[in-house]
Amino acid sequence: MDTNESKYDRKSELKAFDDTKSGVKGLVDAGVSKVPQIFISPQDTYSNSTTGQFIFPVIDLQDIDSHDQINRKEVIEKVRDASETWGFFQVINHGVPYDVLEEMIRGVCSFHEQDNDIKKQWYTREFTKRVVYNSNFDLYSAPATNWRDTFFCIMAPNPPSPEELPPICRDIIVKYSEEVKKLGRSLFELLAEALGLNRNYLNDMDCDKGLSVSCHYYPACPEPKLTLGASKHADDGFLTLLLQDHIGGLQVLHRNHWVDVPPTPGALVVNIADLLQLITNDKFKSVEHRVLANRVGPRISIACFFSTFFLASSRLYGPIKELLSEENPSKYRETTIQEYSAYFTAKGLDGTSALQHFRL
Ligand SMILES: O=C(O)CCC(=O)C(=O)O
Ligand SMILES: [Fe+2]
Repeated sequence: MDTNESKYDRKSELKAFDDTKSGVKGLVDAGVSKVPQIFISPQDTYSNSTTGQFIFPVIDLQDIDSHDQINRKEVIEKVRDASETWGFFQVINHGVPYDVLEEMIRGVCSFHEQDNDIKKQWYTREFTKRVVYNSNFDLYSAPATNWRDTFFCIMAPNPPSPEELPPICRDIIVKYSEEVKKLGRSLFELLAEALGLNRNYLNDMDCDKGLSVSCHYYPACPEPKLTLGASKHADDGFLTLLLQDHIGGLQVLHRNHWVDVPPTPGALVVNIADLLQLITNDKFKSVEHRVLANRVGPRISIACFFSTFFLASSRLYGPIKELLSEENPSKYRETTIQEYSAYFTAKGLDGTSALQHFRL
């Protein structure tokens, strides 16, 4: 049992925080100088890597579609290596225009910084809603509350009608999502080839079909050592594409060390998520990561998740048959995306992997 539980009524504090409908930003605006107890997070046992100990992979996607197939083969090899060893890589020259990235970061910042009475109209915990603003999707289940607020929307298939999106960032969210869909498609092609499958294999499995967008706002924190912007977790879905601003704080767990994912202007971070680890029978790794809280802020990041967890479908996903052999038998039972995601969401970011539940 959490030793803090006896000292304070966590549940009613969570409820009081939720009832403000103004998130962590509301606390900071009100001038809190100490991190309230609900946010206090236990320390983990991994150490930070020292500078230069590991080199975070960066992959240049320039010319992957040119006639020069040698370049594409080299890129595929880098994608394979990074997906097997890090579960994470950064892409540059990915085709999403720089001004679209910048405008998306600005748009998300202005959503969170607009008048609270306007912003509140999107505040909800109803999981059936496709456009949602709140703080901590797992507020009532996670062991520690994270120092961040999030605006979330489902953009594919069947995007919301423009009127459902907040006017302040409507156009750029639509534009950015279109770019991410395109890039996602070509990343799944590279990933399929990196698995030795035909180029369309993962897209034909509908890996690229669903897209949801989480627009995070991490306010400056008065006591950053006591809490986290995001607790250690691996991602739900097949693949995540992350845009982060210049502040930094994202770290990936690599060989038992926390390694900083450097904020590189114009780059996008790609990471393998749980369902891709499951269908590749552990060849590609869905790796744990976290976000540190920071004395400076706000930090803005936008995580785009490829998954169709919001669509009812009985389609079963298990390890891809072509990847299995007598020496490499299936490690997972088949599951629907909905079953997987319901388990992930109910568990919350508690530091453990949801994949274990589906292991044979
Ligand atoms: O904000 C970040 O850098 C990471 C966010 C993240 O890990 C997530 O939304 O799953
Ligand atoms: Fe994540």
